[in-house]
Amino acid sequence: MHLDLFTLGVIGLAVGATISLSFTLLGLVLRGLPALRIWAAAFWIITLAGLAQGLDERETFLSAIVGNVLIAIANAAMLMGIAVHVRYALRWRWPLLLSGVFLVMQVAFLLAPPGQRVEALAFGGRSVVWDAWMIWVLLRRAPRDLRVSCVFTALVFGSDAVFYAMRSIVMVAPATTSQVLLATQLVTANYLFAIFCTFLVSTGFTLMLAERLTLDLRSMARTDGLTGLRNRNAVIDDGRQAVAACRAQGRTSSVLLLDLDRFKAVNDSWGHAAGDEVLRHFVKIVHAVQLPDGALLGRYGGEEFLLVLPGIDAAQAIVAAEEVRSRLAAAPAAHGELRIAVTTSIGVAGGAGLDINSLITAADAALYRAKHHGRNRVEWAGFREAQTAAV
Ligand SMILES: Nc1nc2c(ncn2[C@@H]2O[C@H](COP(=O)(O)OP(=O)(O)OP(=O)(O)O)[C@@H](O)[C@H]2O)c(=O)[nH]1
Repeated sequence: MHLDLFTLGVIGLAVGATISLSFTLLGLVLRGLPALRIWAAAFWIITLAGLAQGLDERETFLSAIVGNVLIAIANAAMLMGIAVHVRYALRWRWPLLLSGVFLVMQVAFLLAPPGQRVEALAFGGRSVVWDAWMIWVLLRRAPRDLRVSCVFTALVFGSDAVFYAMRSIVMVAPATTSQVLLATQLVTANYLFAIFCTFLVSTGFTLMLAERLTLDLRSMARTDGLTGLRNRNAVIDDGRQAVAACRAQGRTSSVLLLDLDRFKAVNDSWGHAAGDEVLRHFVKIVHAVQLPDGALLGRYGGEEFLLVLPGIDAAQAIVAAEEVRSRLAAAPAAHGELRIAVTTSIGVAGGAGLDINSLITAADAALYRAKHHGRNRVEWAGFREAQTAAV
């Protein structure tokens, strides 16, 4: 099949419209992903740009100005979509400023054509600048957890930059300017590469969305919605690993089970919203205490919290527990005008050679004693108690 420019233009238009439509439909299904909407808009704009340039092969106003302005806006939108996606605070004004610079250059070229070489260099340089900016955001500003998809997308923009840099070099070479056939082949290669690259960019963006969704879902599955702490499974899982690592080095670890006292009465007297506020207040109090490095706090149950202190012995853990207890007793929770006094009972267990389950069981027994002995107090599991829990 002979690939004339008209055929290539139609294929490019079909591919662009299909990708734009699929991103738009994806945006209708996957709500809450602003980058997806921005990318969908970018693909529509770039498809329109291809149409404008395809309709105007003689490079007059429609192709030179409208087409190039649309390409610049699409590049700016892709860049902003990437920044939004990786949560890098980039302001619209910078990409739009760069688009404005390219527009001025394009108008100048239309009014006073600078010759094929300068135009080729400017065209290639423009693509390389956008690509470099996107690669920088993808590789330097993306969180580690999004690395796979961001590296893939950066590689796609990297190949785009290499293609346009090489295209510019070939275009300015004296051999090219004198050979009509080679120049035509370059235009064909440009079309094919642009189609291929648009497809790969859309694949990269799709991977980025999939990686972001997976990451968010994983994080939600591990997080307690009310307090933002690790939930029960997450704190036990992370605690298990941290305690096992200390155990392997023969180091001791401790856990604290902290339970708010007479919390049901708070709900009954002031309502559930006040109870929620008290729970958040309690978390703030624990965070205000200078906890040892590696401390892991999680919500163990309704008004019960688990604090794992890897590498920390029982004596140090009791000091931390006492500080939490006394700070909370001295600082009532605020709920509107209300000041709600609240206390906590804490069970502490520590020891080398114990796994997380044994430590929690021993701390639970100590917590039971703290409740039984009047609440608002710290009790610890003796060595024998902790050893018994381990059996
Ligand atoms: N507001 C609010 N209340 C909760 C939440 N989760 C559990 N609760 C409440 O916490 C209360 C726990 O009550 P109990 O188990 O009787 O314990 P308590 O009243 O603190 O008594 P002691 O532990 O014996 O001092 C129940 O009323 C639960 O409804 C929550 O997320 N928000």
